[in-house]
Amino acid sequence: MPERESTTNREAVVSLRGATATLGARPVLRGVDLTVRRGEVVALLGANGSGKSTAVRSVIGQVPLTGGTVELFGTELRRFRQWGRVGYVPQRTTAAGGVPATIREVVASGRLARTRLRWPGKADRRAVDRAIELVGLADRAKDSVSALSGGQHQRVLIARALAAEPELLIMDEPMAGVDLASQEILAATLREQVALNTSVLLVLHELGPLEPLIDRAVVLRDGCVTHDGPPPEALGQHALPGHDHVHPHAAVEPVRTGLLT
Ligand SMILES: Nc1ncnc2c1ncn2[C@@H]1O[C@H](COP(=O)(O)OP(=O)(O)OP(=O)(O)O)[C@@H](O)[C@H]1O
Repeated sequence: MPERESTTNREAVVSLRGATATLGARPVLRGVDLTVRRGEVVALLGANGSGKSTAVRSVIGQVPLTGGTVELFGTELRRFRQWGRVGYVPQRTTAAGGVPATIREVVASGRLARTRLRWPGKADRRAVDRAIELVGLADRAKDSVSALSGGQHQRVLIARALAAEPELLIMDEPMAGVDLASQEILAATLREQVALNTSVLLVLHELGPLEPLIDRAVVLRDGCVTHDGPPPEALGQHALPGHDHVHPHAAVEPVRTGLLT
């Protein structure tokens, strides 16, 4: 794969600075800096409870910060209104939600941030069709979402986020509980978005099949950033808390990456 142009000089689409947040009585973010630049794919890694979901939820305003700042596309979060530029796929939800709806209806709801109060036009319908096609559900568009597997649900939620043709895609554990076939489709979908220069922030437990797409990894531990840089190769399939990495060429002691422990 040809190397993509360096993103280091591009403008930040997500900028979290010195973010602190408390859930209940517990400090969950303790001074987090997190930047995603235009066209960059950033993986947010870390053990269970390290604050990954809280960090991305604070980026979209679902968790209020007690300190620090968030900017989206260079605009302070509380002044930011252009939500059509942001696609968000939350962690472990279903697309059904007890409401009888077809795949197309759920995906089309993701377009609303773009259409606002006007009647959807041709371009809107095309964007919805394309999103459904991208996740491999074109032949099932009229099926009810209640009949789908976990992996298919996840694909619908991703299509819903893509229907707005977002410039920034934020996904919280997109591969969790997803069957292998759906994982491959999701990886291909993401590859396509990356080729379109979409910026991506992914919460991941392990890099897995998405590893080749990732430009940078930010690792959280107890609400603090312990690593911000290239995803070390060793983390590939093994980005699990407490994993000891033995470098294949190291003759002596196993190398403890210390990134996730
Ligand atoms: N609503 C809440 N009230 C109180 N504590 C919470 C709440 N939501 C999360 N927490 C706690 O905040 C900490 C960070 O949670 P968060 O979901 O951000 O971590 P995470 O790194 O995404 O973990 P996981 O990989 O398990 O999803 C955890 O200890 C969690 O138990």
